[in-house]
Amino acid sequence: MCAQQLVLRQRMELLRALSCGATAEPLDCVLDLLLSWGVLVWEDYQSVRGLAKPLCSNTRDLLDLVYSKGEQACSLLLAAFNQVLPESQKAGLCFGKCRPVGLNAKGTPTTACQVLLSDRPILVRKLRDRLDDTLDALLEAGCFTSKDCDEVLLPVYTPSQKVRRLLDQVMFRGEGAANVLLRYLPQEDITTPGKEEKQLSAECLLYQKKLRSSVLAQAHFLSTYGGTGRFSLDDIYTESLLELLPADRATTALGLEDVVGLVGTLNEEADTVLVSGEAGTGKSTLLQRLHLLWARGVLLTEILLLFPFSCRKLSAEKRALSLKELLFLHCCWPDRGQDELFQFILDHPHLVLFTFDGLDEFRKSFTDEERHCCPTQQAPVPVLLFNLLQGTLMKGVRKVVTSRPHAVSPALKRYLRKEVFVKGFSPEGIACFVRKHHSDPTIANRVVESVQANTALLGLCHIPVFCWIVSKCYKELLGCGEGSPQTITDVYLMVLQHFFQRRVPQEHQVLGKGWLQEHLETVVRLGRLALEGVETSCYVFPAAQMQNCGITEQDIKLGFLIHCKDLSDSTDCSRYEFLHITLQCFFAAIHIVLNKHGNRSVIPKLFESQCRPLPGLNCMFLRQCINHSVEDDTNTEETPNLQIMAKFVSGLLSQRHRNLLSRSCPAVTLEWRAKQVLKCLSTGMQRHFKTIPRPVEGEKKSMHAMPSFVWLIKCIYEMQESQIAKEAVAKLEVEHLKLTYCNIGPVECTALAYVLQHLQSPIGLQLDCNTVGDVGVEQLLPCLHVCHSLYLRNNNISDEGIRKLVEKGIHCENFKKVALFNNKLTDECTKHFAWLLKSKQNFLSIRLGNNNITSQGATHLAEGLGYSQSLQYLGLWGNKIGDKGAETLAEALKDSTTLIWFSLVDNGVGNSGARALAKLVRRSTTLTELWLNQNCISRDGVEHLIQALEVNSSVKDVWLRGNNLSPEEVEELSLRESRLTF
Ligand SMILES: Nc1ncnc2c1ncn2[C@@H]1O[C@H](COP(=O)(O)OP(=O)(O)OP(=O)(O)O)[C@@H](O)[C@H]1O
Repeated sequence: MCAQQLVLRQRMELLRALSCGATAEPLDCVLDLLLSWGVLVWEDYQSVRGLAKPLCSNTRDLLDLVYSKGEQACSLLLAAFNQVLPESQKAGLCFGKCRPVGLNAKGTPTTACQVLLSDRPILVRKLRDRLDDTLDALLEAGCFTSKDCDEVLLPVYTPSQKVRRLLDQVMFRGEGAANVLLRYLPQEDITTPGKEEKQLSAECLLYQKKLRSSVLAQAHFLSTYGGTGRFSLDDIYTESLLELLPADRATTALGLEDVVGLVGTLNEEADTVLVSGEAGTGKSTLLQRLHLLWARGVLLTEILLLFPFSCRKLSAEKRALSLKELLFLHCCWPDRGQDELFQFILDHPHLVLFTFDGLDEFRKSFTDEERHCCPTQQAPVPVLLFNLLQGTLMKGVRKVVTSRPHAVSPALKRYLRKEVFVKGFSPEGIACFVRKHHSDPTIANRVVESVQANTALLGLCHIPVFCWIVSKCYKELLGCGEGSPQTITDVYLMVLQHFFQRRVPQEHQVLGKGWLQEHLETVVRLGRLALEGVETSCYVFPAAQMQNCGITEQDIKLGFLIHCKDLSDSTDCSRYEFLHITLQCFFAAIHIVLNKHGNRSVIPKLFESQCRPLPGLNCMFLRQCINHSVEDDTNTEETPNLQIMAKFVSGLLSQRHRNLLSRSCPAVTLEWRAKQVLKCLSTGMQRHFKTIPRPVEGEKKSMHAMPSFVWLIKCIYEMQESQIAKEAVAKLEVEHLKLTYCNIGPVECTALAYVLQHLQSPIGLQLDCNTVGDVGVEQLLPCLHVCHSLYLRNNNISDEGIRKLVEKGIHCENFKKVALFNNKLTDECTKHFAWLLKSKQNFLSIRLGNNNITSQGATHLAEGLGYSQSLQYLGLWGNKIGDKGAETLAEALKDSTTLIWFSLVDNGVGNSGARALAKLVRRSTTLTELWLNQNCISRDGVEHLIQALEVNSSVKDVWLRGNNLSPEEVEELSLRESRLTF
């Protein structure tokens, strides 16, 4: 069907897609692209967007206008929709085949205003972070007045809308203003496509084409689908949650384009962006998506050449290479004009992007000790890689590197431009992924329901690799009823069973109870290969190594191993890798557990190396397990894969899997190994407890968990024996357990609650700055009865999480304090807190700072406050309570005989709010601190507070910094009342 027909047929859907949300952002993004591709001219844009019309009539005008411009315009319109709409909105829409590749129908821009149009999408992105500075530059040049600036900065606009207003104003002012704006921007930030393309010689263009097509071919399928061709990345890709590190509340939803974009830049001098995330959270897949979209010319359009590298493959490169050889040998060989091409790359670093996937899989740890800056001189690959990342070699080329967090050393952090953390799927993302995976909606619904019914599994499915396994093994999942997976070992045993099941002749249908025993030889062979790989940080296996481990054709056919993907010739048939590295760890763990001739000290050493990483202690000890010589070229860092392996070892040796395994290994051996694991876990925990310092007088006894604490807890969880969990914390005597910045997500919450619920006496559990989310909150509920305080600042929690927390919390006698600063809470959550305050007369502290609570929320909260006879601390800093809300709260609290501390900092409170609060001060006999900084209280409000303080003796401090008072007023008022702090 032609594009014009597609636009016509899908008019309703297209209209809805741009007008259904509350925001005009999607429409504006489509307009930006159409302007930049020359489909719309400036006048068209004004006629569509200029007048204040409802969103749907703007969109209708756009559809009419483009339709009238003919086939090419319509096909670009569809391409723009395809680029702008989120995956969830694309279902059912057809976008035709047009792929705009850096095109501008009008050719090279010749004026500054034309550049503003052709570069509009990039400018919108880039100027978002430097809006204030840009306005200053325009102000200074006399192109803008301060009134113009204020209009651009009106708070009703989103940052992108502000930039668009700025660009529109500059366009109105003409060439002069446009030139100032472009002069102000660093040159590499603006791509003037005509200019770059003119510089690209025929050789370069040919090479770009070849590179694009090989990247496209390689990025088309996901390797976990084993090249079955069942799903292309387009079919299955589901957006994961991304976060800037350190977390930045101002930046909410981060998109793929922001990975390389300016947002979140910490170090302007550095060129390397780190994408970090735990195993299987989707780092490689995200990079693959980036590659695919670049190759199609829909993302990173300013990048002319993108060179993707796999650290796994680079590890295998033993030759010394020059940079030129590295690029051309490992990515794409130029058929001609190599020198000219390489010179172009050297001359235009800002048009080039290198990506390095899986730095944690690189055999050497990052170091900045050896300098190498000559692009033509040969050097060992680690030297090239580390110097590229530092920017010593090819400064200015942008680099994106993915890695698990533990493998990122402080030395590397110094060279990072920014860090983006991949958190995995949201709950909606899980459902979306499952639906993409199953074309039959009935099956998809059953899988989604069964995942949602099992909260432990739901927690696991936030990690895409588990979500993939669960979707793939849906028959096993749906068939296991009550016994559905709880642990990651359960999930991986399920995948094992699934792959063997595929080999069972149809007439037998299901595997017997002894399925593992039946396939033992295969499992042992694969296990040996896997373990050899882990011990040498080797994840790609040449034929010789496979032969050495006795891997047969039949073993390969099972599907756990796949051909290695290679950029230069899409598959390399001589080398294999496991479907996913976590599967390799699983096989390695099986080998350790089942190996009849294994060395007795392997398990203690495996755990010891993770509990107490000592310099020089690495995975070499594993060699004793398989006992043969390997090249001495290992990653000497402690590797997170060992931790994953140890978790599987714990899970496999748990009582619940004993029956399955005892058919393949003598029961006494399993028993003995399980005891070894238990001993290691118990010693590991004791060692942590020993690190707890004695409390200083007046302070609580608290423990800040070391990174391996969470891992130990997860190993205990894998064992699924409550007695073990009980014993593990029997001797833990702390009042406060601190687990801030520990990457605690839903999976970790499940394990923590499983163990901590057995604590003898209540603790304060501090989980600030993690990724707990609503599902994590639900996972924590089993241990809520032993928490007197729960600190969940900065954890992406919404009202729904609070509903569940409160529902359980009102029945927990010990639970008395909650801190939820910086989450996603709205007025809705205050209804739940009101209920908590009504139902629980020993609740002491609620802190809800930096959320989205308005005067409406204050009204709900007030209902509960009126009943509370216990609340001492109420923190609402950084919300939008306003005067009305302050009045309501003050009224509700006026009879409180328990309130000690109250904060309404930065809440838009003015004089009438202050007057109401003064009444509260007048009556209260318990309040000691009132925090009112950063509001808009002026002299009149303060007078009321002073008068109230005259009759109050309990209040020690009223904080009033940053209000509407002149320095003279501040001086005078502080002399009158010393308890006021300005
Ligand atoms: N965004 C996504 N959409 C669809 N599937 C995904 C996505 N992310 C990950 N997956 C699935 O999870 C699997 C594992 O993801 P991936 O290999 O990208 O994780 P990773 O973070 O790179 O893992 P590791 O650190 O262990 O190498 C993928 O092969 C794919 O099946």
